[in-house]
Amino acid sequence: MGLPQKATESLRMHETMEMTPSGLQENGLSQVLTMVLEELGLYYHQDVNGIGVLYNLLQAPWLQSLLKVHSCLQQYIQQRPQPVLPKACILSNEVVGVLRETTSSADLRELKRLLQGPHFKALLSAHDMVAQADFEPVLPPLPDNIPDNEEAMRIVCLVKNKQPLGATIKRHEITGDIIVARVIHGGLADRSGLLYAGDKLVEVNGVLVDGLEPEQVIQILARSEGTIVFKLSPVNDRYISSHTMLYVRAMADYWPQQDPAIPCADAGLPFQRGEILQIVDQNDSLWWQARKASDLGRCAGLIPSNHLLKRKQREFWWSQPFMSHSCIKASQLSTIGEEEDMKIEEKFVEADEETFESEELKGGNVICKFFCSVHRNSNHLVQDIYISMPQDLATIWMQPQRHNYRLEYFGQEKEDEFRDKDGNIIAGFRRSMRLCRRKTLINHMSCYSRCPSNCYHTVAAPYEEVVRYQRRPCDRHRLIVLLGPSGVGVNEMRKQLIDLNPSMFKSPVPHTTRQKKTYEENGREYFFVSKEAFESMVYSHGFLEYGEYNGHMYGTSVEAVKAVLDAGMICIIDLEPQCITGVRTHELKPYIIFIKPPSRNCMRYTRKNASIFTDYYVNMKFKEEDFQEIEESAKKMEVQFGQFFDQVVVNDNLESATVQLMSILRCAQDEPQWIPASWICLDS
Ligand SMILES: Nc1ncnc2c1ncn2[C@@H]1O[C@H](COP(=O)(O)OP(=O)(O)OP(=O)(O)O)[C@@H](O)[C@H]1O
Repeated sequence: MGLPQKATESLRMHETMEMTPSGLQENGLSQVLTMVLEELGLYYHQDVNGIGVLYNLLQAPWLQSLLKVHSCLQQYIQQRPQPVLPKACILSNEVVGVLRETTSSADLRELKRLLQGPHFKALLSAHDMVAQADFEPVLPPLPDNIPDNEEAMRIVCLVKNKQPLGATIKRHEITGDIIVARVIHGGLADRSGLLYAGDKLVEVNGVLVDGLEPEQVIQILARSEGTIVFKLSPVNDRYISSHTMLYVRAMADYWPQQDPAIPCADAGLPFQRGEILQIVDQNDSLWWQARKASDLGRCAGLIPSNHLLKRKQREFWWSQPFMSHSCIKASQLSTIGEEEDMKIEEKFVEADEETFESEELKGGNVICKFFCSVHRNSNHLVQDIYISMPQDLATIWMQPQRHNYRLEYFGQEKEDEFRDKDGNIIAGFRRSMRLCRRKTLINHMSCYSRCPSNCYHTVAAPYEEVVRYQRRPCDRHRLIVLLGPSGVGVNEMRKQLIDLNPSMFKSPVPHTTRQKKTYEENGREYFFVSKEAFESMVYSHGFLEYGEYNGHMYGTSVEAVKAVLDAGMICIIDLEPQCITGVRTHELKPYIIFIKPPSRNCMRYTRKNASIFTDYYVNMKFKEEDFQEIEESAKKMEVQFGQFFDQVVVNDNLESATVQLMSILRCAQDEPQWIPASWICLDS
């Protein structure tokens, strides 16, 4: 006889049960089902007809249990818990009062403690709110004498918490009504969705505002505690903001508390140059609403619109004492006066005999001693001595100048060479090139002509639109630009990086018009080009930076930078800050790092054995004036160019600063960064 239909199904059921997670079998229902299956299993071996099986099945106590469980569950599902009392809190207080009077037993004491516990009280209070369906705030009753047009009124009740209301009011220029001037994005009023710019205030907390000054209304608001009730005449044409999110980099500082023109200083958002702002509202042509990208959780604040901030920049009124008109300066780089600020003083151009004798010269030692002895023996009668040495040594040329002596090195470069671990010469660290950068008044034509359409605007515009950019592995690396005041250690840090990983980091080979020396190779120390070829590169905007030193031209070409990038390496250059705008192009996508000096004490300590690189001396110890100059120069750079800095590294301890720089470089190349939106537009 074949297996009965039921038995087959029960077998199938059994398989299903076994495959259920063990956790299921722990609850009561699973146990009952297990019993069902066991029972059915008995019939499997019996020769019975279907009716017998069904009879036994329905009689079985386990099925009864199952049905009971089912009906209990059904009852539970239909039953919604109801509050037992409407006012449990009052009852609880009464019970506590009674308990106080009774002689206390341990049980009564415990009951009293439970009823007085804050959590229990909160639970009872929540219970009562549910019992009384007390979910809505109680609004004041509507006045009896409602005029005909009163349906246009809206009563708004806001619960005041520690946050500001997030709305400003003003007097309407024509009607004289007090109206909601603006609702701050993300603030309390905005989140309520009940107040709109343009709504006319009729009453605040029952006080008629007609005839009051806006300041008096503010005082009423400030005094009120708990809830604030506004009676408003709603604006007819409510402006629906599209809330287009726009991110910008602030190119200037802004301090609302110092701005007499801001409609509400407390609602202003202070920001500093370089900070990324999210513009959330541009409806007002003068005052936008923005948040800082670093703090998007906060409600927005007022900032001057692009147009207004430009006007303010022109007016200068809000500048900080130290930063006087710094923002305007940044936009007028081509004026000689501004360049004066950033020019490095040439303190040692002229020096007297004592100075020469006291300086310790390394590398040029022999030559200098020789020079000094000539100088002394000649008893100051020497008019003009020219000492020519073999080309790979040094040459000194001396000339009396107003009782002082001028010293120039022509052949010092060999000692300044920087070699990698394998002894290969690394370009970009040569003395002439560095002195040229320092001495030459940078020709800003190079900067502006490299990006004629947008450079000036980028500098002059108070906000620069930015987007998040993530470099793809197949893209070129971003150009790394280090800048800082002379002597802070820009070259030292650049060297450290290349030393750490010469196959990854490289500086471009500069161009020069000077004669190649016997030990030099074209394309290794420099690209040696004719004056005409150099000038032609200048006119075709081929240089990121160029200048003149000792009658020769030196420059860092765009092509040399691209050659490093095209080789898949990370190109590191150090640049005079005046040239930043020229380097900020979509093809180079530079990441700009400012190397900042540490505190004066830290500089004294860390630079104890270091030597400064000056125009006329090699290996000269840092003096107090040098530290002061580094500090002052750094401050000026931050003020004038801080908006372009992607990162700032304080060069205190060389090792830790280099490690920090390394990790910044990794982030710059591999993690999303804010870059000018125009760089992406041009890419696509
Ligand atoms: N963190 C540091 N601790 C100690 N010495 C340092 C540190 N950073 C730099 N130096 C030393 O300070 C001196 C000046 O550094 P460096 O030549 O790199 O200056 P720079 O910023 O490139 O300026 P310049 O281009 O005018 O030479 C060097 O002798 C360098 O070794």
